[in-house]
Amino acid sequence: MTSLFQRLKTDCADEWCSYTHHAFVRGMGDGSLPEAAFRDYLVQDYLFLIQFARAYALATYKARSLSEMRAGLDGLKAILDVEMDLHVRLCAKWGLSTVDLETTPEKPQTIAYTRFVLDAGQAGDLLDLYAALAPCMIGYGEIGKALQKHATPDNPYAEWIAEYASDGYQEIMAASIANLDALAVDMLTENRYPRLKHLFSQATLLEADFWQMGLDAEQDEK
Ligand SMILES: Cc1ncc(C[n+]2csc(CCO)c2C)c(N)n1
Repeated sequence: MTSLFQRLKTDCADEWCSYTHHAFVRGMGDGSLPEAAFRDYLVQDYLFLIQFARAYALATYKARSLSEMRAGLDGLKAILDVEMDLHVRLCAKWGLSTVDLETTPEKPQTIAYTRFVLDAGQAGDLLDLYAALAPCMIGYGEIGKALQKHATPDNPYAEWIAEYASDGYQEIMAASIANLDALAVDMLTENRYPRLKHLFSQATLLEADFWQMGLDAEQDEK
């Protein structure tokens, strides 16, 4: 059986490309991304991660078995216990304090993306939720790996790139693909596919909008 993830990615190839090859991503790769754009992205990503933790709490709630509950809980703990600390430390290196992070409001693109994913899970079941979460978990691994091939050590975004290209994150990415594909074996019927494709495509476009938000913020500062 073909992988559900591969099928979604193939069927949403244009959207996937607009996300993984966005100008923001290319700018990180060659180091030309304006620092103000990256700072704006970092703050919004902190707010994004809080909502993504809620999405994994929802996956735990929507689980049908203890093993599915544990998978949801692992995602929640990965964000709360690991990802958040890493993120706050990276923000500090870029001059962003916890006060900055906690007092900045969510931008419309952050709200649009995170609430879309939460609604996909609330209105649907576990497969709907993981289809909406897949672009986020898998796309960053692909982007990290692709950028690392050409990044030089003096690239200002080297730490971000190294994080997502790391063996640790590549394992999380592989586990996300395996989790989605395993759920599909159990839950996917052909009549469900159009809805899953819609969720995946929409989440992918909202990722591209999230990058664009960073670029636009830099323009607004001028
Ligand atoms: C806009 C945006 N999309 C995807 C990720 C990647 N990501 C989302 S949740 C998570 C934690 C996994 O343990 C990671 C790495 C991000 N940070 N920001």
